[in-house]
Amino acid sequence: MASRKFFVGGNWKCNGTGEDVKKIVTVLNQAEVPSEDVVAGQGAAAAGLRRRSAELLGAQGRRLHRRDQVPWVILGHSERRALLGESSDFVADKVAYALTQGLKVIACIGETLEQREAGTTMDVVAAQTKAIAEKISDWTNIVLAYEPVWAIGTGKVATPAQAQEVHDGLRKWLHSNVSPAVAELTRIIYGGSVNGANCKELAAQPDVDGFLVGGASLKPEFVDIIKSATVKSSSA
Ligand SMILES: O=C(CO)COP(=O)(O)O
Repeated sequence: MASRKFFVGGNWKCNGTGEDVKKIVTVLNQAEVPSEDVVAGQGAAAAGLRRRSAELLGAQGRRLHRRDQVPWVILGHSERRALLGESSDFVADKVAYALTQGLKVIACIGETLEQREAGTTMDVVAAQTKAIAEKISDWTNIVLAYEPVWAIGTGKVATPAQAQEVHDGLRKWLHSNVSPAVAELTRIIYGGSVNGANCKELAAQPDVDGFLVGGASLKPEFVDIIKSATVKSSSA
């Protein structure tokens, strides 16, 4: 049984007001959540999530300076790849640089609908992962987030079987191309329209090690998503 600690990230992006952030932080701090890795945040928010279970997260690709003391950063999000033209190579450079600065990285990969329909999903995510693998040697501080572009903010979630298939493929890719240990230990989390209703079935998949949550991370149901970690402990 893999000993990967369940990881849940809340990617607030530019959504929500300061008031919304305060509310969700209060809800999270009052909730009885398992002591898994939980991180949430946005560029300017300095939300005081309880230290036991939470760390702050910088926004997508910003705040790469050590003095900001933001331990986690999301890199390679499809919105930046698409809107700002960030190539896999550029993303990989940022991942490598972030690690040298003592940051931990949630590295996002994922295929578009056209790529899925063309049957190239695994080729696409493998190429995105390869770009990163070529520029780093230590995977300890990396979480890989599989975020199919067609599922982000669309309400169309990957089925548990679709998510499992890609996560399993990525783990096999890491096994063959990086090392068996990295394949076994690296958390591969799923992102794309995760909510309180669909999280448990996804979390039950053997290679789904957590979530990266957009819209639902500003709502009280984020607590249910964090709690879906218990699916793992009860099946261990
Ligand atoms: O982009 C996402 C997380 O990084 C996913 O967003 P949604 O959960 O709103 O689909």
